[in-house]
Amino acid sequence: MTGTTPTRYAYLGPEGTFAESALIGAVGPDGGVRQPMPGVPAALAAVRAGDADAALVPLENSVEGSVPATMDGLADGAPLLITREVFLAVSFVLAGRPGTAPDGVRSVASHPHALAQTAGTLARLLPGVVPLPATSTAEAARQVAAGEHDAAVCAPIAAERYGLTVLADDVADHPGAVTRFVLVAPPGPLPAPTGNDKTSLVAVVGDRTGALLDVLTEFAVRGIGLTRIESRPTRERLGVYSFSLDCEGHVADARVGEALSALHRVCDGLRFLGSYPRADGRENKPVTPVSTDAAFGEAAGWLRQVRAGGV
Ligand SMILES: O=C(O)C(=O)C[C@]1(C(=O)O)C=C[C@@H](O)C=C1
Repeated sequence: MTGTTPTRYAYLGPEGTFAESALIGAVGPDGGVRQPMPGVPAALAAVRAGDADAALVPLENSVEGSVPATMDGLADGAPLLITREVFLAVSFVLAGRPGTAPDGVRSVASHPHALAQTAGTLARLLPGVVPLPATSTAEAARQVAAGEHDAAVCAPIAAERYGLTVLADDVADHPGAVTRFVLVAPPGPLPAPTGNDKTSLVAVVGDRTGALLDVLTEFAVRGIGLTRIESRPTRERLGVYSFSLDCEGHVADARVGEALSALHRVCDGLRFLGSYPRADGRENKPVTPVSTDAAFGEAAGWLRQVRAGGV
């Protein structure tokens, strides 16, 4: 965007979601215009339609795993690029309208991911309570404030934002959970390599023996580590899967570029989802001497020479 036009960021709303906290953490409280959306598909659609410049969406959680709406939303439809990853520690409170007695809580609403991360604690604190899915933790808090449910599992900031009282703090079954969000934008210039980057892909493998091994081999032989791999149904028919994966390195790195072009040959489909700085506080594994850009460059020079009749 140009100097005077603020960047429009779509995110999973309403105000008070973890997605909003992650966005504020990433771009600052005054970093552009925040556009709350009713769901991940709507946030991605806003970017595809040009109604937002970027969207911040949850991709995976350290306890509950991947967020299918984001995985599938990036794998299908017009291509989008991940330009950044953002990590946020998530902790949940149980919140109700002022005056609610904890033993009077019969229904608890939240985002399915949040309900899953607190299921054990809720069963212990509120035996027999009915968990109800909401489009986000903050939407659940808003619904409780509106009298639709008795309590919500949400961020402390959402309880405050919707005038709720905290009935129980830290209701997560596994303390220390972290959610990984990604900032996605329309196709355009890639973030410059930093030396500590990740690349995300979706690979559709054929229905043949060893197809996944072929994919993994292209990374292994070039000394590229994977940081995540999981399968999703392609939704064509039972038995056809795509693999969503993140690897170490930037597509501008010779070893990653070569691996991707090899995957383009061996996979039935390959979608590049972006190369962006690694932000989980960890360093990529050192590149082995035979997989550096210099080693690939030297080998390409040698091949040119051989093809020209040299030895
Ligand atoms: O509902 C929210 O507040 C969100 O930002 C979504 C979301 C998720 O999709 O996992 C993000 C973090 C928590 O793990 C729970 C919910």
